[in-house]
Amino acid sequence: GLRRELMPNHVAVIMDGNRRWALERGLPVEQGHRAGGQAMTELTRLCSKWGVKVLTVFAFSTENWIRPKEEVDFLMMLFEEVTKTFSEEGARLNFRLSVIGDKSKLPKSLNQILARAEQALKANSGLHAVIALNYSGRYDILQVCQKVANHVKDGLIQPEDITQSMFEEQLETTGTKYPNPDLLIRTSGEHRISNFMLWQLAYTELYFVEKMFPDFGETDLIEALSSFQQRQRRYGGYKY
Ligand SMILES: CC(C)CCOP(=O)(O)OP(=O)(O)O
Ligand SMILES: [Mg+2]
Repeated sequence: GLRRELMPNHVAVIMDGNRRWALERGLPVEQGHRAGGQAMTELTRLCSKWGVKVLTVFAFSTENWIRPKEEVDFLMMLFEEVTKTFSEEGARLNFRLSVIGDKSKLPKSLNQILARAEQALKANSGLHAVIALNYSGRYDILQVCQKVANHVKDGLIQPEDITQSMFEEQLETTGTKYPNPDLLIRTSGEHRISNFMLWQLAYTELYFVEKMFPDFGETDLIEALSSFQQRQRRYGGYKY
């Protein structure tokens, strides 16, 4: 059984397979994304129940813009709907919310809803949900490089002041108490990182499942958590 003291503090999820889930059932793609949205809302409840502190979900990558316009527009509308539900749920279950990614390309209405939800939940101390929207690991690392280069140019710091911890503090995940995921789950049988949090995933345990994301439920989460608890993380060293 699961041991509370071995729970991962930070779980990251690449929620993949919504479209295939719909196609397998002869449903429109939008139904797959809607089912994925429901699975995500349920996943935040489950992570809170099992004592996970931070849950980061990859909801839209910089590469997803190449999809048909109607699918992208639907997803943007769905993100507004899911954020509103999450915000009500979060008020009840003491959740926090952070959004990471390049928000400048998101619709204004979505940004307003996201900012309102982040603000409403800011003081909460329960599960911290992080939604990655128009995010990519390379974008995150590059935006830190630009900030740091400007600080050097302005004479505020010297190159030797650029340390791992100083760099890490300027990544978009810095707002969370546990910026580096302990466990990454990817659904739908793909074994790729897909330009998710590249710096933060350096020592993360990777866990892949065949199931499409809409079907990922409590038993699947428990299996992922128990797999994590059976692994021995050596961080380059060894115990025996
Ligand atoms: C936007 C993202 C969360 C959607 C994940 O599912 P997907 O549309 O990539 O599904 P497929 O991998 O089956 O195409
Ligand atoms: Mg996919």
